[in-house]
Amino acid sequence: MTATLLDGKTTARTWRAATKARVDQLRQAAITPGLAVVLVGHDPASEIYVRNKARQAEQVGITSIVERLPEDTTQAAVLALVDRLNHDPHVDGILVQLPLPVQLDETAVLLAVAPAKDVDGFHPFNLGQLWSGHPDLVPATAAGIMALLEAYQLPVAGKNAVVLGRSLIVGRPVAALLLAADATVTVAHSHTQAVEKLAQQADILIAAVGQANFVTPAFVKPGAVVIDVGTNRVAGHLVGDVAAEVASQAGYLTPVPGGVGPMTIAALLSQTVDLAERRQQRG
Ligand SMILES: NC(=O)C1=CN([C@@H]2O[C@H](COP(=O)(O)OP(=O)(O)OC[C@H]3O[C@@H](n4cnc5c(N)ncnc54)[C@H](OP(=O)(O)O)[C@@H]3O)[C@@H](O)[C@H]2O)C=CC1
Ligand SMILES: Nc1nc(=O)c2c([nH]1)NC[C@@H]1CN(c3ccc(C(=O)N[C@@H](CCC(=O)O)C(=O)O)cc3)C=[N+]21
Repeated sequence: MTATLLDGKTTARTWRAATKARVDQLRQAAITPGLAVVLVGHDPASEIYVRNKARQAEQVGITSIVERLPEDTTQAAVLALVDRLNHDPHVDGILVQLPLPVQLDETAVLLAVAPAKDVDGFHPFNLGQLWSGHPDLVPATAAGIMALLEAYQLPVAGKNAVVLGRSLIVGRPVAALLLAADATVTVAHSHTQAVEKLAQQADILIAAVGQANFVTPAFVKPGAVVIDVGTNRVAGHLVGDVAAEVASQAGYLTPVPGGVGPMTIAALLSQTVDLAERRQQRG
């Protein structure tokens, strides 16, 4: 048996087409959705993301601006930029690429983004909404994963979900959305004991650790849904966190590339348009 691949590339393309139709509607009302991306320094995963995002935003008709700041930027300079974007009427969504360089206070920067423009859902207000069971603006990777499960009509309610990783970007928000969808959720991290045995309980296993080949067949219950979020560069190639041999054991598996990555971008673009539609409704 070999796993059915969950084709994020094709699913994201369909989603982007729906988003483009909404943008076309907005443009008839003279509104162009605007996305501002703040990139400080040169994190390689962020570079891939920013490049793909800018191209795809353009394809659906969203104006995207990338604000690049040097690695040694001060906290005050980042806050000044965020403040300007908060007040720019053409900017619907603001996304600060993570991780930020060490001299910057990530929590303070994310707190400075206006909650109503927080398209990546990292402001404590939006995180509170998410964890209280009322998700509104949610981190794009988590939203993309849920949309992929839905596109393949994979049931979540009542399933055991194990999330490997507890970062703000992936692990925590995907755990919250799975919980909101009535899965029984366990979150593992670097202090977790016997992580293999825990992962074997999963009907849905989310790998967001950031280590190539972390998930071996010993982690996977036969037939499980395995979502590989990892984006690791190994000898110039992009690989996930899931070892190739898992394909013969899982029921469903996301490829890397072509799985979660494109869905993340499609989710971000869709949420940007959500915000532009709110701008239209405010008049
Ligand atoms: N495709 C996409 O759209 C996206 C892909 N990514 C990729 O996903 C991966 C994860 O990203 P991100 O969440 O930002 O990474 P982080 O490095 O922020 O988080 C990694 C998490 O893995 C946990 N971890 C480390 N070792 C173990 C272990 N032995 N068992 C269980 N958990 C462990 C860490 O635990 P602890 O908290 O204790 O340190 C941490 O919570 C990266 O490869 C990244 O590039 C990220 C965002 C989007
Ligand atoms: N505030 C913030 N939000 C994020 O969501 C965020 C971030 N910071 N920092 C960096 C990580 C990384 N990330 C990726 C998104 C898409 C691809 C992606 O498009 N991947 C393609 C790769 C295609 C190629 O090879 O170029 C794929 O998997 O098919 C990759 C990585 C989002 N992140």
